[in-house]
This record gives sequence, C-alpha cells and structure tokens, in this order.
Amino acid sequence: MTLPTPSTAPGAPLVPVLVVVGVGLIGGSFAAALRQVGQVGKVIGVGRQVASLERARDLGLIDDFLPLEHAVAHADLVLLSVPVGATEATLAALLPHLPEHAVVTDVGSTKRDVIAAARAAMGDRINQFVPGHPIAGSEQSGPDAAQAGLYQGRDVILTPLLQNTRADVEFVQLAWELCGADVRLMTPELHDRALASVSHVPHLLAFAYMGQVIGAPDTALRLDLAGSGFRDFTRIAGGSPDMWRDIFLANSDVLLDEVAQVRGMLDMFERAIRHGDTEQLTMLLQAISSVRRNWGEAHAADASAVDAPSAGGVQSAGDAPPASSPEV
Ligand SMILES: NC(=O)c1ccc[n+]([C@@H]2O[C@H](COP(=O)([O-])OP(=O)(O)OC[C@H]3O[C@@H](n4cnc5c(N)ncnc54)[C@H](O)[C@@H]3O)[C@@H](O)[C@H]2O)c1
Ligand SMILES: O=C(O)C(=O)C[C@]1(C(=O)O)C=C[C@@H](O)C=C1
Repeated sequence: MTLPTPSTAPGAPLVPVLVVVGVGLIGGSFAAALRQVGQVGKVIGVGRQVASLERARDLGLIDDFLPLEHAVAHADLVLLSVPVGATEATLAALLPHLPEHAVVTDVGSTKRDVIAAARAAMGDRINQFVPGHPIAGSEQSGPDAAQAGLYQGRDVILTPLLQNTRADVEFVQLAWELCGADVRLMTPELHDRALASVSHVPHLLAFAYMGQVIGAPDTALRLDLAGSGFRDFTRIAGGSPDMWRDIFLANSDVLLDEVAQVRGMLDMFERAIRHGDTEQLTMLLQAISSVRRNWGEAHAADASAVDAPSAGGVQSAGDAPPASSPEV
C-alpha cells in the first residue's frame, strides 16, 4: 500500500493531528490505539461537556480540547464519533474550518443515513468524507470505557464513496489497521442489512425483553433470581439510549423487515410449543443450536482471525467463507 499524503517525513506518525469529535468509548479507543503504536502526533478532542473532555485528557486519550472550529482548523484526520443522528449538524458546523487536505471519517453504526447526512452537509466537498464503522464496542459509554486494544483483531467496515480518492481511503484503512483492525470494504446497503440483523435486532430484542421484565408485578424477585442466561442476553440492554435511538430510527426500514422475520420465527416456536409438537421443536432447536455452536467455537478460538460470514459483493481483506444460513 502506498503511504497516504499527510505523513511525508520519514518516521513521522501517520496522523500528525487527529481531531476526535465525541471522545467516548469508540473515539477515545481509536485515539488510544493510534497513540499506543506511535502513529499520532497530537490528539485534539471536541465535545459538549467540559468535564468529560477533562476526564479524557486526564486519561491520556487526548492532548487537549478545543471548540470544534478551532480544533478542525488543525486537523489531518477528523474522527466523528457521535450518535449517528448528530452527523449532519456536526459536519455542517465543521466544514467551513476543515483544511482542504484533511480527511473526515466516522464510526457510525449505520451507513446509508450517515452518507446522506454527509452529502447534505458537505456538498461538493463530500470527497473528503470516508465512511466507516468498527464492529467492536460494548454497552459502556464515555471516555472511561475507552481501551487501546478495543479494535485488535476486529473488523472495521469502510463504505467508500465514488468521490473519495484512493489515497484518502487508504489513509483511513491504514489508520484502522494500525489500531489492529481488519478492514473490509462493502456497500452501505449490504452493511445496513447485515448489521440490522446481527447488531440492531439483538439490541432491540434485549431492550424489549428487559422492558417486559421490568414491567412485571414481581420484577424484584425475577431480577433477584436471574442468572447468567439473563445476564448474557440483557447485557446489551444497558447500552446508550441516545446511540440506540438514533440507530433504530436511521436503519428503520431494514430493521423492521428483519424484526418481522424474527417474529415469524417466534410464531414458529409458539406454534410448536402450543401444539406440543416435539418433533418440530427438536428440529428447530437442533438446527439453530448447531449453527450457533459452530459460529461460537470458530470465533472463540480467535475472534481476530475469523471473519464473520460475508454476503455477496463484500470485499474482504481476508479469505472469508461464503455466507451460510441455517435451514430450519
Ligand atoms: N458503543 C458501541 O459499541 C459502538 C460500536 C461501533 C460504533 N458505534 C458508534 O460510535 C458512535 C459513538 O458511540 P460511543 O459508543 O463512543 O458513544 P459514547 O457515548 O461513549 O460517546 C459519544 C460522544 O458523543 C457525544 N455526543 C452525544 N450526542 C451528541 C450530539 N448530539 N452532538 C455532539 N456530540 C454528541 C457525547 O458527549 C460523547 O462524548 C455512535 O455513532 C455509535 O453508533 C458504537
Ligand atoms: O459488544 C457490544 O456490546 C456491542 O454492542 C457492539 C456492537 C455490536 O456488536 O452490536 C454494537 C454496535 C456497533 O455498531 C458495533 C458493535
């Protein structure tokens, strides 16, 4: 890969000045990861809460913080790591101050809406925006949750635009690779459909299930008796409400379509249970359990080396096997 434009001097870090807008779990981890490998010169944070930015500085995630317009004027790379609903307003505010050579990328969990927002905000400077999304994170938020190792061996998806230069895409790709990530390129449509299924639906179900439990008359007893199954299933219901509100709304069309299909599966289970259909219930459970076990074993062995099943049209840095779905 050719070294991208911003880093020209030998031994210079890849990113002389990184501006992180939204120094929380994801943005703070990106800064920490690049710093750990010595590939960032200076990190400037931008945010809404001074206390949180001070905390990020105390943790060493950022060197300093500035108002958006001042920070961006120095940037070689801007990482947008705010809830996806804030994309358009944030990009519109930073654009007048963005140097011509600077690249802006994002970490938003949805891509079609983020790209539409970026086009609306950036107009003919859209070439400077390279959309991205790390498939790594947790239910925690804020700078204290940031970890330099968060992206080690994890996939990062880039959905480049026709307007992007190859050098800018390679710059963002290299930055993520230096964080330890495996970069995959795909279309925003494929991204949003797949992530609706394997990220957005599980979060929606966890929130919905948890909501049902806390609405019960004996909630205290239930929560007192809850074990590891409950813990595993509901961990993600502790995620950021702002972040998940924006994701559910941004990806609503494919999310609702996937939810309808999950409802179809629930109906199938309900029918089998209602009719005492042992054969059907066993068949469903066996087919599903075996696929989940295989996936779990492959990913537990080395989550970094095994790519998730890929859909047609996905370009992967690795040799991902073709997608396979359970026949139930
Ligand atoms: N948490 C995850 O697991 C995960 C994983 C991959 C991608 N993402 C994406 O990363 C982005 C950031 O998520 P995070 O987990 O780091 O959240 P976070 O809450 O830890 O950090 C978000 C930051 O954005 C700021 N912010 C919130 N609303 C804002 C607004 N309207 N305008 C400006 N700033 C605002 C917050 O103050 C905070 O500093 C989101 O777009 C999310 O979809 C999250
Ligand atoms: O591990 C978690 O708790 C996450 O929610 C991480 C997770 C996911 O896997 O769904 C959440 C949202 C993202 O956009 C990417 C990753």
